Amino acid sequence: MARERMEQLTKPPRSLGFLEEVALRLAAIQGRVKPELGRGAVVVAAADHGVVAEGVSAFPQEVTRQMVLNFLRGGAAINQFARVADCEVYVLDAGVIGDLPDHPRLLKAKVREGSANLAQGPAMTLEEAEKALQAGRRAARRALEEGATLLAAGDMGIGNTTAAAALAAALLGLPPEQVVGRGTGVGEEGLLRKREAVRRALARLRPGMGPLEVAAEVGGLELLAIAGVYLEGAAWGVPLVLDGFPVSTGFLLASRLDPGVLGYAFAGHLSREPGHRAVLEALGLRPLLDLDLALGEGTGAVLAMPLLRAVARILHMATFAEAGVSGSQ
Ligand SMILES: Cc1cc2ncn([C@H]3O[C@H](COP(=O)(O)O)[C@@H](O)[C@H]3O)c2cc1C
Ligand SMILES: O=C(O)c1cccnc1
Repeated sequence: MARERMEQLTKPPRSLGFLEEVALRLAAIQGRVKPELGRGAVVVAAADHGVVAEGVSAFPQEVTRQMVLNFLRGGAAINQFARVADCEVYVLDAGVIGDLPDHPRLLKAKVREGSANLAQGPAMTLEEAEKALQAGRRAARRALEEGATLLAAGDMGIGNTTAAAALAAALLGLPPEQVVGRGTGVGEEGLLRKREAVRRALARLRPGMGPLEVAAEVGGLELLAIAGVYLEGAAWGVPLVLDGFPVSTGFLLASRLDPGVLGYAFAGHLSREPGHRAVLEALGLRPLLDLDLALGEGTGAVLAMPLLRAVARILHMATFAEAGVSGSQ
């Protein structure tokens, strides 16, 4: 019915391009011809990474915890964008090193103080991976119970573009060169160290390992939590908005655990991180925005929320008959 209405709206056929497809998907997800999107929520999942010992980030490890404090005070990019996007920011501690204060929007679910170094051995146990996944599910449930109608995940974890590269390479069967990028801005040598760390992690994988086992091996407590956020969001039937490379890789993991999540997903943007394109292509998702962002935190996803709200309004336009406008000859 939404498709039929789309053909009768007061505009030349297909003049809203890709947005028409997005509008129809929103209608399908909500099961109504005229979709409605209200408030959004972003769950910024944070954790530390033992792989920083390999010299894979341009920034020191303590920035993870410091940025979590910044999120709670409202000083980060995600806070500023969320304000204009009518989006609530929740922060999930899935494995940050160090103590964090109590805060109404901080969900404390520290599985362990950072993952182990994925270049040297398993990043975490299967049990820890399961716990991080469940922490993400709980965080999403909280956001949805509090009224979110659009759900995104964000990431914070110094070293996580290395973990995401390892996970994306493992799940997609790609070589490190195709998924490793500069992250926070490492130089040529840092890039080589990242590739080597990923190569060593991939060398430990064995045929027949399931997606959760692979994720435990190559790591990222917040990547597991992000997968959990999206699994829960899909179970609630809300549109899911993806962010950049780490977040989309977490979603890729979710899609391997339950392919049903794919029907709810929208790619908020295309990141500058090279592996992001490979992940979105594998997911069959076209990004809404392409702005050369390479930040994470959920910023690209939250920027796409107002656009998605506008897209939902397309099906509220008048038809030619309703408006008394002449159709094509
Ligand atoms: C101040 C600051 C704020 C950030 N917000 C997100 N990230 C992003 O950068 C990190 C990943 O890059 P890499 O793998 O190179 O460490 C993650 O924490 C990610 O969320 C940040 C990074 C920094 C430095
Ligand atoms: O693609 C992203 O979201 C990204 C890129 C660089 C660093 N952190 C995140």
